Amino acid sequence: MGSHPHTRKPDLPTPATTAGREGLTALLARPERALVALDFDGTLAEIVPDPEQARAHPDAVAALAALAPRVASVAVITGRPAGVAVRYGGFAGVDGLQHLVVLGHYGAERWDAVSGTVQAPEPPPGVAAARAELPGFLDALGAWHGTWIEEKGRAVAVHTRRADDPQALFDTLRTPLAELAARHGLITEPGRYVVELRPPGMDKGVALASYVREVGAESVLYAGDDLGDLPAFAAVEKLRSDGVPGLLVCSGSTEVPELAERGDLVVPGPGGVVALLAALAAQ
Ligand SMILES: O=P(O)(O)OC[C@H]1O[C@H](O[C@H]2O[C@H](CO)[C@@H](O)[C@H](O)[C@H]2O)[C@H](O)[C@@H](O)[C@@H]1O
Repeated sequence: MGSHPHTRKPDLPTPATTAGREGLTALLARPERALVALDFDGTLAEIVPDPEQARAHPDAVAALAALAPRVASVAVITGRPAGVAVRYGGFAGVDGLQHLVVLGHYGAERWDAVSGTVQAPEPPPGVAAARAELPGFLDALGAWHGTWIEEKGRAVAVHTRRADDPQALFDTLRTPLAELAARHGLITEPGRYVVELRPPGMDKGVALASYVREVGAESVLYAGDDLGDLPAFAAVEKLRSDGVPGLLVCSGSTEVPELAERGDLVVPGPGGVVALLAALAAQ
């Protein structure tokens, strides 16, 4: 018997790995025990030249709102300050997202939809000191032209996407910025044509593993696109080795091939991630 065209569920893609297929099966078998965690830039939002213009994919909020009531929890885990991700994502006050959690600054900050507030520790003094040095530092390297400094509160980021040769400038800056960060008790977080100087002690893997425990999730889906998502990928791999099934989704791009190599499922950018979320909700 053929299904009616208006009731046919969208097809779910098949993960390329056995572990990924087990993760998806577990999620579909007991969605009410599953955690769905997602990165923001490059995963829920298309990459754009100006970081201040990044916004969630037009269908992202609807897909998340359809899925969230059917699973244990949906969380966004991002390098952005939590409040910025909430604003750029349009996540506040959405029917269906009453329990959304946004873990910002790689898990150092937390916004939850229930309270509508951000919990954020004070930035360590090294951030302001490194920020103050940056203009002269970049000038001395001949790298002032083409870079853009993003003020992030708990961190400061140097972007090269708008340079004539973003990759060359990124490569030039990476080591000197790591030295500058170290002098101020900070670490660097390299990303898509960006080097961030931020406090140590937290990453998306720590944030994800801790949130899995908090929720008591029995399966987890994590989707990301960038190097900063690799610790979360590693956390899912560790959970799998501990018996918690997981599915790793790579929001594919030509800029970060490392993620595609580690993902169970590679989808075509934020549009593909949103289609996957919608298909999961429809199941
Ligand atoms: O953890 P994420 O949510 O992926 O955030 C990582 C960084 O994303 C932002 O930069 C990236 O997106 C920009 C807007 O599309 C793009 O212009 C830039 O080249 C990308 O690197 C953000 O600006 C950073 O603060 C985040 O740490």
